[in-house]
Amino acid sequence: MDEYRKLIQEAFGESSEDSDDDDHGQQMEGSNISVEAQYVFGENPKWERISEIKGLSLCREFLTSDQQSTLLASILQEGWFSEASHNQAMRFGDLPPWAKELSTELLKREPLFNQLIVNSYQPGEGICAHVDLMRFEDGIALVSLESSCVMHFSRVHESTNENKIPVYLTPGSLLLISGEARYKWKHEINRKPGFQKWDGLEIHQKKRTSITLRKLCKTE
Ligand SMILES: O=C(O)CCC(=O)C(=O)O
Ligand SMILES: [Fe+2]
Repeated sequence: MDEYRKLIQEAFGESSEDSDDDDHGQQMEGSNISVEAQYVFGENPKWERISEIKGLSLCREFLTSDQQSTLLASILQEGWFSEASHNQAMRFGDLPPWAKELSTELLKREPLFNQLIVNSYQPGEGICAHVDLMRFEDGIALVSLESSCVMHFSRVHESTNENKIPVYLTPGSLLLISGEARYKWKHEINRKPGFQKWDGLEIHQKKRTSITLRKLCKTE
C-alpha cells in the first residue's frame, strides 16, 4: 500500500496547510493510510503508470460497483442534469458531502479539494483537447463512471493526430493527472464514431459521467 501513498503524494504534494491539525496530520501517516486504503480498495488495488507520460497514474478498480451506484445516485439527487440541455455542473468551495467523502475518504487528500466538475455525456459526446486551466493547482483527480471510454493524450505543441497516447477508462477507474501529464499534455475524449477503439474493437457507447476534483490556486 506504500505505492498508493507515494502516488497520492506525487500527484498532490505533501499534506501541508493543515499539518497542524491532528486529525488531518494523522491521516497522512503511513500505517493509518495502509489500513484505511486497504479497506476502501480491497486487497490489491492495481495501479498502472502510463509509461509514455510522466505524472499519469490509473487505478482501474478504484470504486466497486456499489460505490459507483452510490455516487451516481448522489449526483442524480443534486438535480443538476434534470434538463437534457444541461451536461456540466461546477462547484467551488464547500463541496457536496458525497464529493467530500470521495476526496477525503478515498483520496486522502488534505487539504481538501475545493473545486468539482461533473460532466454528463450522451453517447457520441466528448471533450476537445485541452490543458486544465492554470487557476487550478497541480494534481487533478478524475473518476470515470458508466460507459468505458478512451481518453487521448497529446503533447501541448503537437498539432497532428499522430503520437496520441490512448488511456482506457473503465467504469469506476481513477486517473491521477499531475506534473507533465497536467501541464505538458492535452487530454481529450473524442466519442464520434470511429475514435473510441480499444484492442482493435470499437467501444459500445452508453451515457458517461465523470467527476473531476481540483484545488484552486491561492490568490494573494
Ligand atoms: O470527462 C472527462 O473524463 C474529462 C473531463 C475534463 O477533462 C475536464 O473537466 O477538464
Ligand atoms: Fe480536463
